[in-house]
Amino acid sequence: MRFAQIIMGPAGTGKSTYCSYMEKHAESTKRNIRIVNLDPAAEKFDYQPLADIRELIQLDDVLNDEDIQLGPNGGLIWCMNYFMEHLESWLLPAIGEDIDGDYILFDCPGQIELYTHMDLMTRFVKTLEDSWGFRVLGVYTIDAHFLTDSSKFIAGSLTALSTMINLSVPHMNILTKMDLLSKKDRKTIERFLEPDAVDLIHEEPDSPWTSKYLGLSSAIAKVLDDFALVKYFPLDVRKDSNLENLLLMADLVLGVSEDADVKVKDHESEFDDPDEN
Ligand SMILES: Nc1nc2c(ncn2[C@@H]2O[C@H](COP(=O)(O)OP(=O)(O)OP(=O)(O)O)[C@@H](O)[C@H]2O)c(=O)[nH]1
Repeated sequence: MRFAQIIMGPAGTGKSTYCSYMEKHAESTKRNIRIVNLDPAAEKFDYQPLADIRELIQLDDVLNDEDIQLGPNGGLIWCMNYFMEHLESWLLPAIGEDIDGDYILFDCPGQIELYTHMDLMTRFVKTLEDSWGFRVLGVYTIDAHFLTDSSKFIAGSLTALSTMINLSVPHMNILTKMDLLSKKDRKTIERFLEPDAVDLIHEEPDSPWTSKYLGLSSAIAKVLDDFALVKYFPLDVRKDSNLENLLLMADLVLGVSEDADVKVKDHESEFDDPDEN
């Protein structure tokens, strides 16, 4: 059995940073986790990839091709379709076949339409699972700064939910850039880590807008509650214990180690450090 995390999320939310810190953390605990870059427009990242899509296709080459004539978004979709056509001929030889216990993070582009409603990544995941013997976890990154009030929380959660439904694999939401929040903002954000979305809607301050759309907002919030998706794992990359807990949680979901659950600590206590500002 091989294991994979598909790292998705809007542009700049910290997908590559997550991959890079996870790889380093795994190395320090004598685990071997490798990264595959799947962003054909990536300019730089802080890891040595096991495979890099830019060796197969680069966004700039597509944009400069007079026969193709696409803009940046269309060009990226074109690249990802090209990638899908070369899974067997390019990706499989690059990552190797039948490597038992292998663990790979796939660092994806930030165009969320790839996950929220197109079927490209869904087909990729199916190939990993059905043809190449992987167990797959979807990891969706959201910048903590975008989760500071109920409206942003609902909007962010809906894209995470679409991604989870579209890919149909186990799913974790990671709240990135926690280290950049003040202690006060961290406290504020705690109520969004594992909330009841309907309750959050009712806590919104009264305004003509909130009263007019209360019914609609509550119905959307109920969808999130019904899918039980509304749980966020905070990531402060400075904390090894925090990286370890996320890795153990992923292990648990992927079934990497049967006793992983006994090592997972309460993630909220990770942010309870009185010495921090
Ligand atoms: N302080 C801090 N900065 C972060 C963190 N995660 C990402 N960044 C910074 O945010 C910027 C974007 O991070 P990336 O990891 O490149 O984000 P990405 O989601 O891979 O970006 P795209 O590939 O463009 O979609 C970089 O300048 C990172 O250094 C974090 O947890 N803490």
